[in-house]
Amino acid sequence: MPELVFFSGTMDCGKSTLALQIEHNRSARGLVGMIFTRNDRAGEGKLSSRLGLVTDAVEVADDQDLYAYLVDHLSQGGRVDYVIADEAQFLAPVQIDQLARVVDDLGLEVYAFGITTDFRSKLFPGSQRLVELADRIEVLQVEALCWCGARATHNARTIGGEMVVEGAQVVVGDVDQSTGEVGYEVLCRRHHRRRMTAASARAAALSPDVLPVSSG
Ligand SMILES: Nc1ncnc2c1ncn2[C@@H]1O[C@H](COP(=O)(O)OP(=O)(O)O)[C@@H](O)[C@H]1O
Ligand SMILES: Cc1cn([C@H]2C[C@H](O)[C@@H](COP(=O)(O)O)O2)c(=O)[nH]c1=O
Repeated sequence: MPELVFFSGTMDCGKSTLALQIEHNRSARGLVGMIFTRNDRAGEGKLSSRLGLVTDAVEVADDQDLYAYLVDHLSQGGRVDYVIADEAQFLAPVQIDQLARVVDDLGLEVYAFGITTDFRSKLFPGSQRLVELADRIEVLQVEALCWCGARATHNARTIGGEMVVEGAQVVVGDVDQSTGEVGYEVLCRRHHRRRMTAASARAAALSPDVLPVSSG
């Protein structure tokens, strides 16, 4: 039975890499995938991994009907054996419903990849709908780590290394952004709650306030 599978995790945990591996393994056996994405860092119509691999994809528009798009494609003689949707957190809930319909009515396997929560640890609407509808939710096996060594479960937005909690839900960006620009850092829940990034932990460790008081 075809399934709607949601591969979820923090930023930088290997989701796009896995999407590209699934695509590679299936196309190596002659299967044809339809690859959707939205707002990939590499630019419009791209699905890219930090390991340097990239492939072309269909850039999903705000009000695009993904089910209708596939039906059109198939009725014009196109072939599709499976569907990949990367950056699925950016899809609208109705587009996730359309992907579920692709599974149920077209009999195609759909692999969706995305982060579950935003920088405030609130569900993205698209991810919420995936949690509600997916046949299976898979958490990626490669653990992204917080600076403290614990498993990273949350995404922090940073400016100059400092965590911020105000701003738009969607701001395309990357981890390891040490400049003043908006960047992201993955943290464990404890340090996300305390708003403690690697930079602020380093600064706190160097602060005279926390140095041991000399008795001499
Ligand atoms: N230089 C590197 N050497 C080995 N692995 C790397 C390197 N850079 C990134 N990675 C791996 O790639 C992962 C990020 O993959 P990517 O698919 O871009 O993540 P996601 O789509 O989840 O944001 C990292 O967690 C790490 O495992
Ligand atoms: C936490 C968070 C992230 N984003 C953006 C930043 C990146 O462009 C993508 C995630 O991509 P990845 O391949 O999983 O690293 O999402 C955002 O817009 N808002 C957020 O709160």
